[in-house]
Amino acid sequence: MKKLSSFLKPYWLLIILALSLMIVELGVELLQPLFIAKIIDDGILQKDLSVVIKWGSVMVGLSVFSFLGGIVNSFTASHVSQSFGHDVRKSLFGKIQAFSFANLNNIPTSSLITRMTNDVTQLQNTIFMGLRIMARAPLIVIGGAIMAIAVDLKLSLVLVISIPVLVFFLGWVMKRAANLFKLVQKKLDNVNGVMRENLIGMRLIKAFLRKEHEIGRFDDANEELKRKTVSSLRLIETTMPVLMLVMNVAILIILWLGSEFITTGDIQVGEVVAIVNYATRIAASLSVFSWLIMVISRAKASAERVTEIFETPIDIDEGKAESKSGAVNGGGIKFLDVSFRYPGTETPILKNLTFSIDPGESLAIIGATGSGKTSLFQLIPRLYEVESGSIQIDGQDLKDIPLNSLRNRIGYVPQEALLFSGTIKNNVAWGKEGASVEEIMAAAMHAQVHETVMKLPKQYETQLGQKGVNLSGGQKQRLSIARALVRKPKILLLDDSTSALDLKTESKLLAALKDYTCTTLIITQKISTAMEADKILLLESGQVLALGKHQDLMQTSDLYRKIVRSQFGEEGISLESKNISR
Ligand SMILES: Nc1ncnc2c1ncn2[C@@H]1O[C@H](COP(=O)(O)OP(=O)(O)OP(=O)(O)O)[C@@H](O)[C@H]1O
Repeated sequence: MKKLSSFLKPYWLLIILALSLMIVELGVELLQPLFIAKIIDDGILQKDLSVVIKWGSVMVGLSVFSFLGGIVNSFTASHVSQSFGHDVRKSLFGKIQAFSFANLNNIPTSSLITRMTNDVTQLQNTIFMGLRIMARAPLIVIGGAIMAIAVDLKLSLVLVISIPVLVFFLGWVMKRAANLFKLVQKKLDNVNGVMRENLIGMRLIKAFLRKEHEIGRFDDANEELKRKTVSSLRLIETTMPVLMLVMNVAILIILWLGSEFITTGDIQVGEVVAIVNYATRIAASLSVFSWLIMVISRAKASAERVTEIFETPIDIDEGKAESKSGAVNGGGIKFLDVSFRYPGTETPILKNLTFSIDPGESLAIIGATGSGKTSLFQLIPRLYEVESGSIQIDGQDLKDIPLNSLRNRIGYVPQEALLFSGTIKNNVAWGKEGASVEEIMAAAMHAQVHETVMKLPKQYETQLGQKGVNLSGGQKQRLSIARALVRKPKILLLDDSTSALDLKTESKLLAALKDYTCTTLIITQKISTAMEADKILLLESGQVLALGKHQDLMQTSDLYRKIVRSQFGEEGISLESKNISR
């Protein structure tokens, strides 16, 4: 919460201005009953028109002043609340960008979206209301009670007793409602989650005719949201009748006691009218409380959810920024007894991996699905931390290299070719800040996508839809490779990134990669691709089963031979054997 309030600091002068203007409005409102009492007691009852005109004019003058103050207050409140929302969203976005995958695993994407949008909007609206009208209700209650006491203490005792009872009751309701609204926001996360999955998987849903099923899933989430919201609102709606009942009884008692005191001459008619007037204003303000409780409880729940993001510790430290030697030069990689498991899980994914790749060398990684190939890749740019052992690049432990300089030298092409909406040019240039047109084209040529792009009507200026929806799988893969190559990486990680390419294009691409003086790690299922690499690593259940050149593995590894046989058949094996014996 402290972090959230710090977002208001830059606007403290405007906040003071808005609150002062609100107090002016309030002061005018609280003075009105006194003027009315004066007009009744000294003007109407004494038949003195000049008193009526005098206090009437004062009332009108102050009302105009208060009206102008209200307008300026409104402008200021909008500016402060909108700026607050803007700053919080910006800061949240920055924090989420810094999240590690372990952090992201803990808070679902849909919840992050709800927190950045709906939760921040709730806070923004609460601040606007707070500066514009929210504080009015409690201040009218307190101010009204003080003014009533100033008019007559005996008659105001009714208010002095009933108000604290109601405040206690409201506090209890607010606490309960905040917890309920936290659940409501969670249900909203679920609705957003189903919605998001549906929009992403629309093609699949249509192809599998799962529309009805998905509508049902959405209905369930939507129904849950409605149910939780209604039960939260019900609690709040019960407050209004309780408040009104207590206050109306209080007003009746004031009227009854007031008439008694007038007959005994203890109080004047105007004073009773003033106290009743204050009591009615207090009752009206208390009725606003049920609405206020809803706004504040929701804001409290939202504030907790937003604060949770700000307070989430980033579990990958940014590396030793001061380390002078912390740069990637050659790109040689050493895995030394590396073990790894995903945070919060029991099963070890990688077990005691030890191998090395010299600068500029290429290593193909093959292995069954789920054997840990992608997990191994993710350790190199430190998307996850090793559990034990260490990874060295150019002889330095990864943790001694500042994260930025490490990632700057890595070109990572993930399994799923993810592109962004925008032009092809921008998508390739995304890999390197300020890449020139020549650099973009060179990268595209090496990635074997230049010719395809040149055939498009707008060539590099062609707009891609969301996630590159208007491209084929192979085109997307090659553009993602171009995006990695434009960085001129020292380490290139290709995670099954050539799976959608035909053999001819793939072999041209692999040949073109030789122009880049970088260490290349390539995950592949194809032996033909693996054979192009300097070394092949066969991974099995997170362990190195075999490592060496194709010919070595053909001799030493049964599993490797089996894979080759499954892809090339017996003929392929015998051809290989002849090649080796020659
Ligand atoms: N974020 C995650 N949290 C927990 N476990 C995970 C996570 N990602 C992957 N795993 C598990 O780690 C294991 C290895 O997954 P990984 O993606 O590294 O395999 P892979 O060899 O690349 O498989 P494939 O060839 O199918 O891509 C799998 O058993 C998988 O269930």
